[in-house]
Amino acid sequence: MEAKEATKSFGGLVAVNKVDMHINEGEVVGLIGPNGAGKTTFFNLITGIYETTSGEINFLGQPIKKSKPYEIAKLGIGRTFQNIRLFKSMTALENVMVGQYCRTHANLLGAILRTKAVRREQQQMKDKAIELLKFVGLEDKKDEIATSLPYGDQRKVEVARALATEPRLLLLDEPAAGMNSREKVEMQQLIKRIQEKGYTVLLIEHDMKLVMGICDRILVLDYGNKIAEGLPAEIQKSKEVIEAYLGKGGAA
Ligand SMILES: Nc1ncnc2c1ncn2[C@@H]1O[C@H](COP(=O)(O)OP(=O)(O)OP(=O)(O)O)[C@@H](O)[C@H]1O
Repeated sequence: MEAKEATKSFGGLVAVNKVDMHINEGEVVGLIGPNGAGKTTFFNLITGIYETTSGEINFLGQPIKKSKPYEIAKLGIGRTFQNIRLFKSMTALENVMVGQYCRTHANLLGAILRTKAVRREQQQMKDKAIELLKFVGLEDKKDEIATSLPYGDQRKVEVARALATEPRLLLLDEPAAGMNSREKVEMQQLIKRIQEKGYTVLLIEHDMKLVMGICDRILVLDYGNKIAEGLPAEIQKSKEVIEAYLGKGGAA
């Protein structure tokens, strides 16, 4: 993924201002910044919810245009949301299976007639969804209604559903928000295991311990501008970053 001077304005407000960035395959990159810095808007540009006002974002050599969520998933970008968006009244397993539909081959007629090929594919989907739930540590909760699970588990179901789209790039929007410290540690371990499986991750997260502990590289936005980029240790020491978080007086 590569952004070249990516810009998004809402009327007079420039939410993302000429941001350059790239993510290499296999990296975990953190996107941080104070509230309103433009992080979610940047995610929405990568996922085609918004179109850039100017500049461009390329993914696997193709420019990202305004697209429907399933088109972006098919392109190879999976995401989770700041506010959990699971399908109510569906089990954890069904929620994960929904993520796979952008990769299935069955056409409508085959699905209606429930042909042998369709049944075989559905069984494969189910097996794979169970495997993903096992990967996030929720195999024993597969038949529970997803939205009735504890908060931390719901976030894990969302991660499993995003993985089910077979993403080449996984975007995690505040995966540890609202979690207790035990759940945060589990989420950090899960992201580490996701990276070990070969996935590429871009992560928005306010929990500095988690960000610093897991990211290969960190990018900092403030008022839409990229104010710093570097290794976690470099970001922690950056005067610009400290000022952005604490205000100029706080950095003294
Ligand atoms: N749809 C929109 N219309 C108008 N302004 C918007 C819209 N979306 C975001 N903004 C504005 O753009 C700026 C960046 O917002 P954004 O949500 O991207 O920040 P953020 O870094 O994700 O913040 P947070 O950490 O609080 O989630 C803010 O000033 C916000 O009010």
